[in-house]
Amino acid sequence: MALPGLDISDLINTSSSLERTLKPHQEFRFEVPPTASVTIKIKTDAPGTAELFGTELSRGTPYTFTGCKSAIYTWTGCTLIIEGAPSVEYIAEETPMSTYLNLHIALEKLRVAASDCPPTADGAQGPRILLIGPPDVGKTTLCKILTGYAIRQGRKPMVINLDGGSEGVLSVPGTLSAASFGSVMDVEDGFGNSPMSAPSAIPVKLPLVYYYGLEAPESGAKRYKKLVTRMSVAVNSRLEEDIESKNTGLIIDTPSFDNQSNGDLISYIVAEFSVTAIAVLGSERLYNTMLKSFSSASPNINVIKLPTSGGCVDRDLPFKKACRDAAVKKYFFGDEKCTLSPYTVTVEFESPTFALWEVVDSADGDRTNLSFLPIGEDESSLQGEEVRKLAPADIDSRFENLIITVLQVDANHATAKEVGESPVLGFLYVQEVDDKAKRMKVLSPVPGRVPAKALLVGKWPEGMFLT
Ligand SMILES: Nc1ncnc2c1ncn2[C@@H]1O[C@H](COP(=O)(O)OP(=O)(O)OP(=O)(O)O)[C@@H](O)[C@H]1O
Repeated sequence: MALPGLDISDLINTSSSLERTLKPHQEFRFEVPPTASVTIKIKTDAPGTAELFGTELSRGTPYTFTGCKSAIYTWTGCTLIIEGAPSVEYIAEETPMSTYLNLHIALEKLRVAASDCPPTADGAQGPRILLIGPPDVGKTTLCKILTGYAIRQGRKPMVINLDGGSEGVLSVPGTLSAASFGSVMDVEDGFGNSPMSAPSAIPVKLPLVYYYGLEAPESGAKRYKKLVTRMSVAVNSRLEEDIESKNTGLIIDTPSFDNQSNGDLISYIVAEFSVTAIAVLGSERLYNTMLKSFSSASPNINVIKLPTSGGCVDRDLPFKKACRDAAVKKYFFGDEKCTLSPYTVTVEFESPTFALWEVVDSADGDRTNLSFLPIGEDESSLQGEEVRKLAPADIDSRFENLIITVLQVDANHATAKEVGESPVLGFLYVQEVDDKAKRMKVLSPVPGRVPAKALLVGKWPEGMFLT
C-alpha cells in the first residue's frame, strides 16, 4: 500500500528480474553494494556468448555478485537475465576491449616464439608485462583480462600482485602474492579462492604470499623492495621447473603509481622481474616518463600506452574498506557457497613458543618504542629497522581486530631479517587482548594450538569487526 501522495512501491521492491539484450562489442556494466546481491545469467534460448573480464560465462549458469563494480562484455551479442536490483546498470558501446585483445595477441606471438625455443635457452622465457597507472584506471581488471585470455588459449600465466594495499589476489589484503594460473578463474570472485578447507567448484590455485602490512609501498620502501626481490627469486626458480609457465611469462599488477616520485620503485620492479613490456594506463605523463626512462636505456623493454575503460569507477574509501573487510571475513568464515567455522584459540604472551613482531611504518619515524631501547643505545640504532620484536609489555588492546600473520620461520630462532622476508603460512584474527593476564584470544582457521612460528602484525589491513 502506498502512502497518500507518495508512491514508495518502487523503493521497497528490491527484487526484480531484468532482461538486457547486448549487440556485438557491447558491455553490460553494473554495480552491486556490499549489502545486496544480484544474479546474472546468459539466456539460453537466445544466441551468443559473453565474458566477465576475460573469463567466459557458461550459458545458462547463474552467477551471483555482491559488493562489486563490474562488466559483462560480448563479442557476439547476447541476452542477459538479471535477478535483483543493481544500484547502477547500463549498456556501454565504447570499450577498449579490442585494444586489450590486440595486446593479448601480441603477447601470444611472443609466447609461441618462446615455446619454440629449447627450455634452457634465454628465448624460452615468455613476455613479462608490468601494468602501471594511477588509482582506479583498471590495472587489476586488465590483469584479469590478460590472464583469462591466456588461460583460454591453453597457457599458464604467472600472475604477480605487488599491490599490498588492495583486496589481495588469492590472499587477504596487505599481502603481495604470486600464483601460476593453469585453470579457469572464478567469474564471481575475480581471481578465485585461495586454498580453503572445503571443496570448491573452481580449481584452487596455490599462491606464494608475503605479508607487507602497510598501505603504500612508500611507507616501507626498503622492506617493500626486499619482498619484491624475494618474490622474484622464488618466481624465477619456480619458472625453471615449470616450462609452460616460463613460456607464458608474467603478468604483474602494481599499486597506483602516478608521479615521478615512484620512478625508483618502478625501475626496481622492472629490474628484479626482468620486465619486457610496460603497459601504462590512464596517465599520459607517466607514459612519457616511462618512455624517457626505458626506451633508450633499455631497448628490450617496450613501453605502451593503453586506454582506460569508461567503466572504471573511482571506488570511494568506505567501499574499498568494505571490500577489504569482506575479503578477510571470507578467509575465516567462507561465503554462502562454502561456509567455514574458525576456532577461537588462546595465545599466552609468555609462552616460550610465542614471538610477535611488528612491521615498522617509516612514516612513524621509528619513534614509537624509544622507551624500550636497551640502555646505552640511542635513536640512531633504530634507523632502517623494518620489523621489531614486541615484548609482552608492548602487546595491548591496540592489536584488537587486526590480522596477525603466521610466518614460515620458527618463533624462537628467527632473526629480524628472516621475519621481515619470510613467506606466509596463514592468518589469525585478534578478537581480544587481555594485557593484565598476558594473553589474547584469536580466531584461527585450524583447530589446536597456534604453531610455534614467528607472528607478524602490521597496520594494514586496518582493524575490522569480524564477529
Ligand atoms: N569496464 C568496466 N565496467 C565496469 N566496471 C569496471 C570496468 N573496468 C573496471 N571496472 C571496475 O572499476 C574498479 C577499478 O578497476 P581496477 O581495480 O581494475 O583499477 P586499478 O587501477 O587496479 O585500481 P587500484 O588503484 O586499486 O589498483 C573496479 O571495481 C573494477 O571492477
